Amino acid sequence: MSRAAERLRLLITHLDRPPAAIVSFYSRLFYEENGFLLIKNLVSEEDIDRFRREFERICRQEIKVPGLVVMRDVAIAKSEFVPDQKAVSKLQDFQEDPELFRYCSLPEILKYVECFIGPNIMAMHTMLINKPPDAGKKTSRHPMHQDLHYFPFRPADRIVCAWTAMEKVSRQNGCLVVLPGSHKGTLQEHDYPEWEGGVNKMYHGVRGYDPQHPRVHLEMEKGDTVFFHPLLIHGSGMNQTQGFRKAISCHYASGDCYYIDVKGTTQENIEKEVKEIAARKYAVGDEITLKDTWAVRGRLVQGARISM
Ligand SMILES: CCCCCCCCCC(=O)SCCNC(=O)CCNC(=O)[C@H](O)C(C)(C)COP(=O)(O)OP(=O)(O)OC[C@H]1O[C@@H](n2cnc3c(N)ncnc32)[C@H](O)[C@@H]1OP(=O)(O)O
Ligand SMILES: Nc1ncnc2c1ncn2[C@@H]1O[C@H](COP(=O)(O)OP(=O)(O)OP(=O)(O)O)[C@@H](O)[C@H]1O
Ligand SMILES: O=C(O)CCC(=O)C(=O)O
Ligand SMILES: [Fe+2]
Ligand SMILES: [Mg+2]
Repeated sequence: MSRAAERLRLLITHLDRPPAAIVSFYSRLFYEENGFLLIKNLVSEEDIDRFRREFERICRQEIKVPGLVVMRDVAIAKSEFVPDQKAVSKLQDFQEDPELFRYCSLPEILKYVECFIGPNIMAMHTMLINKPPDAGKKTSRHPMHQDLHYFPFRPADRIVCAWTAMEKVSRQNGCLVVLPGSHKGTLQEHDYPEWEGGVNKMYHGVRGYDPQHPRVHLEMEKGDTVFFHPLLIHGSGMNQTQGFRKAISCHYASGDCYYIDVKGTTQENIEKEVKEIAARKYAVGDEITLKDTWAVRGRLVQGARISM
């Protein structure tokens, strides 16, 4: 941290009731310098319990949600499906589930999102992550990556992720791991890591990741929320417990972001995979673009949808 930020932090910790403006200024400065900001106890227990119940209903196949992707861990991908949360490692694209999508419109979340990306807010990508107990092959890990690798829109500074712990997350059950300040770099090349036990579909990692790089483990309590920049290098460790570690997240982009063509960039490899899956799933041909796959998923949650 810079000296200015460190002195502000000391000031705040020494004041009995620090002025809100100073706390806000410090928080924003912390985000600029580190690429993330952790806010404790932001989402209520009641809301999280509702998201959990809805997740369980989806796993039991009591409801069907249009567009929802239900992912299984690669370690059990080829075994028989049982309608239980034990078979689900992640839900993606729950924008058509009103109960889960409430998360993306929570005023306490949007208040922060607006500070980072402005008043026009699109929810672009939604996930509920149910990190399973590791089956012994370390496939529960998420390799170190930058989320921007998946996004064909810009500018990066007008994108932010909100990630809320749905229960206590610790080093034991595979909390987020971040490389502070890495968001100041550029988008790096991503590939599948060469992991012996296998790796989940589309879990690309930054190429040539140096395990010696200083990292921070974000241990969090239920309801704590971290906001992070799409260039921040982050991942999550192995789940060494018997529980399913749950988190809910949304990636937001400003309504006036613009799409880019990823042809000739490091993102070509992910575009190819997304197109292959889209083609299989929706029986569409090569005419579908990466941009289309995002434009149909994006939902306006505040302000105006200008160019997204
Ligand atoms: C668009 C990406 C958005 C990401 C944006 C934000 C940053 C987020 C960073 C990430 O989270 S990156 C990871 C994101 N992951 C994905 O988006 C993967 C989405 N998952 C899927 O689309 C499906 O789960 C998948 C296509 C992989 C499988 O779904 P299916 O309903 O087709 O499953 P099915 O059981 O029929 O299995 C089909 C094949 O996939 C295989 N499979 C299933 N789950 C797998 C898995 N987890 N890993 C690897 N392979 C898997 C399965 O073994 C089988 O192989 P075979 O064809 O050889 O028989
Ligand atoms: N070769 C690699 N490429 C990309 N990411 C990696 C690689 N090796 C490890 N990681 C990631 O680094 C992060 C830390 O995981 P790892 O399991 O090594 O340690 P940990 O569980 O955080 O630490 P510990 O086990 O010591 O408590 C995870 O996000 C993991 O997926
Ligand atoms: O393990 C997690 O919850 C984080 C996963 C992640 O970084 C992602 O899906 O982009
Ligand atoms: Fe990520
Ligand atoms: Mg570990």
